[in-house]
Amino acid sequence: MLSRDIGIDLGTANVVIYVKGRGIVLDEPSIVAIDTTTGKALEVGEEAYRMIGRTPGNIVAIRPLKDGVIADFDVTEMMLTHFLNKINVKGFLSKPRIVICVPTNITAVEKKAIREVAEKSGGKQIFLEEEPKVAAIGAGMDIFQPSGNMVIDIGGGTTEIAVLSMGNIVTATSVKMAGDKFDQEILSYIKKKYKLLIGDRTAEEIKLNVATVFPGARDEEIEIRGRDMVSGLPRTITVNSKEVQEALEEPVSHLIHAAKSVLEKTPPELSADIIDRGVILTGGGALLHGIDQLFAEELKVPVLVADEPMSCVAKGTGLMLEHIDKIAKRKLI
Ligand SMILES: Nc1ncnc2c1ncn2[C@@H]1O[C@H](COP(=O)(O)OP(=O)(O)OP(=O)(O)O)[C@@H](O)[C@H]1O
Repeated sequence: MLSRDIGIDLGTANVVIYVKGRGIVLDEPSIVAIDTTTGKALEVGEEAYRMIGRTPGNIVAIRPLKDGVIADFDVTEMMLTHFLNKINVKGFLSKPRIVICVPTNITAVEKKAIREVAEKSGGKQIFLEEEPKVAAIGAGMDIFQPSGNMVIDIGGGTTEIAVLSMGNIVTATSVKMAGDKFDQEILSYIKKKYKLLIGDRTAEEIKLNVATVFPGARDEEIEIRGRDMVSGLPRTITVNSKEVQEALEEPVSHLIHAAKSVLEKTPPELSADIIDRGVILTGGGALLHGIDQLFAEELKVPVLVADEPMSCVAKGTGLMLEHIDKIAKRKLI
C-alpha cells in the first residue's frame, strides 16, 4: 500500500516534498504569481519564478515565506495546497501525516501558523521538527550517538547553526543571513559601484556563476544587464569574482561570527568530537564557492559540504518518516 506520510522542507527559497516510499517528488521555488485584480494565483513554483521582476502592474510574484517563517499566510496556503495537489494526482495521499521543518528560534505564534497552513492544505497530523537536526540526519550524520556533530544549514532566508548529540540540539543559533541577503548585497554593490540597477534574479545569477567568498579562489567574469541610474537606459557591464567576494565579505563574516559563538558555548568534550568529525554544510548556501574553505580557515576544524546539500532537509524528513509512529507517540506523551 502506498504511504500517506510526507516530509516537507517549506523553505524561504524552495519547497521540497518527500513521500515515504517514493523519495523526493517535488522541488520548486516558493513563489506564487497573483493577479491583484482577482486575488487569484496565476502560477505557482517554477512558472512563477520565471515571472519575477517581469510582471505587468496587475500581477505580483510573491515569496510568501521570509526568513524561514510565513510572511503571508493565505499565499503560503495557496502554494502548499497547489504543490500537494500536484503530487497527488491519483488521490492516494489524501489526509497525509506531515513532518515539516522549522527554524530553531521561531515563536510559538510562528509555529502555530506553519501547523495551521499544513492542516488547511490537507494534512491530518502535523509534526514540526527543528531544521538543523533534520538537515544533519539528511546529510548522513549519526546524531544519535553521545558525540558532538556540528551542522551549518545555509538556506535562502536563514542560516541554522547547531551542535547535536544523542539526537538533540545542544547549542544552536539561527541568523537571518543567508542566500537572499547575499543577493541583496551583490545588488547594492553593483548599484553603488556602477550606478546600475539590477533585478534580484540577475544578482542571484552573479552569485551562482562567478561568486567566491574565499579570496583568490575563483577568477571568472559575467556580463550582466541592468538600468543605468543616471541615463535611465539599459546598460551592460562585466562583473568579476573579486568584486563579488568584496560584496559578500560582510554578510559572510556575520555567519562566521555566529558559528564561532555556537562553538564557544559548546561543552569541551563535544568540541573535541567536532575536531575529529568536522562540520557539515547543508542548504543551497553550502554551494557558495569557497564557503567551506573559509569556514575551515576561520573555525580551525575540517569542513565538508554534504552531498546534494539542497535536498538534505527533505531527505532528513524522509528518514524521520521511517520512525513516524515513534514520533507520533512521543508527541502524545
Ligand atoms: N551554486 C550556488 N551557489 C550559491 N548559492 C546557491 C547555489 N545554489 C543555490 N544557492 C542559493 O541557495 C538558496 C536556497 O537554498 P535552500 O533551498 O536550501 O533554502 P530554503 O530551504 O528555501 O531556505 P530557508 O532554509 O532559509 O527557509 C538560494 O538563496 C540560492 O540562491
